[in-house]
Amino acid sequence: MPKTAYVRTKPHLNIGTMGHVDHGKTTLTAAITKVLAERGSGTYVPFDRIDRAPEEAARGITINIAHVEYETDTRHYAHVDMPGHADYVKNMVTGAAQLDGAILVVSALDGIMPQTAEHVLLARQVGVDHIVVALNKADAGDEELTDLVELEVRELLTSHGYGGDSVPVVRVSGLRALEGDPRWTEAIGALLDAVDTYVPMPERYVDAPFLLPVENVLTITGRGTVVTGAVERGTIRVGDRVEVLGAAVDTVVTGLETFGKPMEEAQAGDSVALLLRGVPRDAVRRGHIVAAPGSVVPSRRFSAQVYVLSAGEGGRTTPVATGYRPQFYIRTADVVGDVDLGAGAVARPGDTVTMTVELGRDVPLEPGLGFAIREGGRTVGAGTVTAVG
Ligand SMILES: Nc1nc2c(ncn2[C@@H]2O[C@H](COP(=O)(O)OP(=O)(O)OP(=O)(O)O)[C@@H](O)[C@H]2O)c(=O)[nH]1
Ligand SMILES: [Mg+2]
Repeated sequence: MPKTAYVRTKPHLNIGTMGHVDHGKTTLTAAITKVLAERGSGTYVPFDRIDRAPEEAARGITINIAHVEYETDTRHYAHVDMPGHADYVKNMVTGAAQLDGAILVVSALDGIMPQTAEHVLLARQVGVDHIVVALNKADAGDEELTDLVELEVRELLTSHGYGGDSVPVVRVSGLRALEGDPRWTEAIGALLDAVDTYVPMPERYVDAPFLLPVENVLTITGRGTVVTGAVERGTIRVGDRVEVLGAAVDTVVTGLETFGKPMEEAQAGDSVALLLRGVPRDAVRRGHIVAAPGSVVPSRRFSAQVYVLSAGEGGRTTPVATGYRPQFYIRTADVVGDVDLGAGAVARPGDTVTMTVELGRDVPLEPGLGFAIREGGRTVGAGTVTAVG
């Protein structure tokens, strides 16, 4: 049966749920799709279809990022549901790198927890400029305690430059909305209105050369290798030539889809799957970049301004010096790098410093690009590229 083509009728934005483990991100995501499906603008995606890897179902937590799509009256959204568990923060960084805005989910019962704060910091670093807060589990929370949690969240956002006083904070219950309780389905509507009005339509660089950071690679039997991700800039059509940086592959795009619907042209901001001609499955992986041929020259060396997280933020307890070799999370890539702070210089937890970095492999870099630094499974720094080479 031929699939219905994607028709671009509304502006498209990428949003997502982030926050501490078990605060209700996946439940809220399911509830949003259910409320909108009842309004006739989307398909209900139940909880167990969002948390769908067997390991995720068994553990009841989100490991990978999951994508769903829906529409409000004014916009089309791709929504990534990100994992909250500390072990999967690297997957959260990948998801956040493509967001135009985020829904920070905070349980009204628990308040700010370690990954609430870590996700806010990472979101800031990877360039998410707008956050809307969902104070979830408001069905079970005491009103006065919830007021305190709200104050605490606004302060956290302010401390990371989000203007916590003006950020919309909406009290919701994903669980009760899923059950169809009218009070809480209305609250989901209020949350979506807040997202529609508070997260502005970002500028899309559709005229720039095409670039897509690879988020996932899959094989479609009989058709070939497919890469997925959000288009960072430019446009792409079926038949266009591309190169895969990291894999040193030149190829042609033979198919283009968004959420299972074929499209003729994808543009900056779209969440897409590209079918690549004659590319073996294991030649491409997350972190590679699909780009217009010759449009980017990857490099290894860059200078950056870096904030070293304090111990209280989950960072290191001891300073770092030249020779330090952590992992750098840049777009969807995860690359080791050697840090040079200059002779004798050290960076203490809580310091902002300039450094040069020599990565273990070439990556497309440009001034202004944000990244996270991690070591032994925790985030220890966050920075911005200031110069390349
Ligand atoms: N009372 C109440 N419980 C909720 C609500 N939302 C979620 N829960 C419960 O909280 C637990 C965690 O919900 P999830 O949606 O899996 O949380 P999550 O944030 O996606 O978790 P990770 O993806 O693993 O980080 C489940 O037992 C839910 O039923 C709510 O609004 N009210
Ligand atoms: Mg989840």
